[in-house]
Amino acid sequence: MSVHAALTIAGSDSSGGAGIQADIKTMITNGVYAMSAITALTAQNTTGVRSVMEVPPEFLGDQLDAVFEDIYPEAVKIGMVSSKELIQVIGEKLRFYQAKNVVVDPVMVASSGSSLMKNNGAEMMIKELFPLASLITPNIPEAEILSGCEIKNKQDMEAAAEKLSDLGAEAVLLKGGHSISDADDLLCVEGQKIWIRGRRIHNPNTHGTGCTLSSAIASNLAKGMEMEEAVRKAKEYISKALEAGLDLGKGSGPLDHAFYMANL
Ligand SMILES: Nc1ncnc2c1ncn2[C@@H]1O[C@H](COP(=O)(O)OP(=O)(O)O)[C@@H](O)[C@H]1O
Ligand SMILES: Cc1ncc(COP(=O)(O)O)c(N)n1
Repeated sequence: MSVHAALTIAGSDSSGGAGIQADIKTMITNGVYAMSAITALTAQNTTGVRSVMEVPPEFLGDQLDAVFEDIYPEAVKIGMVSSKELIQVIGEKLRFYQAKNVVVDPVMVASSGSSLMKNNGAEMMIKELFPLASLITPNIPEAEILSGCEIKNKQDMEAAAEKLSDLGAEAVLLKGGHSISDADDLLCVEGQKIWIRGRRIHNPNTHGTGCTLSSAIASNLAKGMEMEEAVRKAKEYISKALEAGLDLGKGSGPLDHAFYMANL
């Protein structure tokens, strides 16, 4: 039986809704073998982040060596990376191992409002990681910081995505979850702008939506899909996980990754 393997490089979320935990759940339910390199431990739940403990950069490097030397991942998802030093190690290792299908989710601030990236992290991410990326997946606030454009409507999303396309990644997915209308995402790939439509689902429990979407895309790339199909299938996955309506915790709760089992 052929098995496709994917790696997530991200932070741990003790409440299991975002970060490494969301990524592994998503990869398993999307049919790939999941591996992880942890950048930081966070003590967080659905109401917010209490504290963050970064791993030393050398230890992140060791985790990456251990994975790449043994089970070569067919796709890599990068999530929370809070410091310049950690970003630098990831850049070095991914270049050394010639990692492919790299999906960078430029996580900056948790949906609860806490910062997950230190000063100048964004600049370092652009310099070190975007040129290695097959896809970057900023949400609207992240796209505003990275492009310097204010985003108020779809036209602004198109203008910002164009600027982001010049930052070195092969493709850009500007996510529309933070827009006030529908939840349409904009994919820029091979010079084309493709709207990936999504009805807004009235579910306040959106903790980990970005982590889940980027991991589902990485899983689909690991299985050999082209970028547009990988993104469309991942969008279907996130929509179903939101529609399932799981309601856990006192704040913005996690998604249901077991929705598909309801019909077994
Ligand atoms: N209420 C919602 N209804 C439908 N889709 C949503 C909703 N909120 C987010 N999404 C989708 O979830 C994915 C993650 O988007 P977003 O919330 O913008 O990212 P992040 O979690 O990084 O802030 C996108 O595909 C977005 O369109
Ligand atoms: C460890 C970790 N990584 C990423 C996020 C962002 O997820 P969200 O934007 O849904 O809060 C998070 N809260 N925690």
